[in-house]
Amino acid sequence: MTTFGTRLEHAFNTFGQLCVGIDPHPDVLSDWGLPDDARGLRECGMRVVEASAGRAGIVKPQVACFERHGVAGLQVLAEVIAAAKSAGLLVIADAKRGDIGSTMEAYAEAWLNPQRDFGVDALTVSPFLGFATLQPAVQAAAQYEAGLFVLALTSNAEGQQVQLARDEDGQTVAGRIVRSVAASNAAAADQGKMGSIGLVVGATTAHLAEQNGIDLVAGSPPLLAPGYGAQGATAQSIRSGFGAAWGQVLVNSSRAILAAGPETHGLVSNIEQARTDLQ
Ligand SMILES: O=c1ccn([C@@H]2O[C@H](COP(=O)(O)O)[C@@H](O)[C@H]2O)c(=O)[nH]1
Repeated sequence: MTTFGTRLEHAFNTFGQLCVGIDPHPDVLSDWGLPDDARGLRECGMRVVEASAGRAGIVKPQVACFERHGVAGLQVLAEVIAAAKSAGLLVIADAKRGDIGSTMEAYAEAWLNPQRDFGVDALTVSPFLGFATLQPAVQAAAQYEAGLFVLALTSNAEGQQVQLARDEDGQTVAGRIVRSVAASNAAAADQGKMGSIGLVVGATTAHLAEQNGIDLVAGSPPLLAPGYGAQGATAQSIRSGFGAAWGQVLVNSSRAILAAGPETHGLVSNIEQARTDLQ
């Protein structure tokens, strides 16, 4: 095994900077002619995995879409994660977990230990209970050679009220999170490698980083950027929004790819188009 940062760099070099979102919303299932139940979830998830394998390096299941179906949905999530891993895809679970340290330890074990049902390559986490509460997850990421993506500057406009709030020193909340992540990646950055502790920075909001004096390059964190396609960001706006940090960016697209419908050729065509646009 190698660190998550190294595996991600390899995926970038092989397949480019696209992450295919697996978001089986009720509308998607209905458009695909599938039932809004565990069978529909499985069919949708497996088709996205099949279309992504060998064409994209990374997939991101949205955990909420599976959780919505209770135990049966979570069973399907475990199956989709296993299928994606077997197909050679890196899997990022978008669960946005965050809690006090002792509970965070349990979340980290559930999502980052590869022996567990939901063991994935990386997990999205929330630092809004204090960055230090994520320490057990940072430790688990090192132990299991997994990664984290820490919410910093999310793609939704409402996030800015919290994330761009300034403290008495004039520092933004997002800026403090970004600096804490850079410090967590110091060892990898010293070796010129991509870190395993990343950030979530919206494709729609990336331009706000530079405007607010937030340095996304320091520490070489991978930057998970949702917001491409369905939320309005374009390949051009993302490149210009991230500027010098573009090489670290993993662009997620969920609904825009799934809009192809259930046929493999349509999904493949949308994945390849997104890859080309992002080159
Ligand atoms: O800031 C964030 C963090 C996570 N997301 C998630 O990404 C996908 C986006 O889906 P699209 O259909 O491509 O808009 C979805 O799972 C969100 O929960 C985000 O959008 N913004």
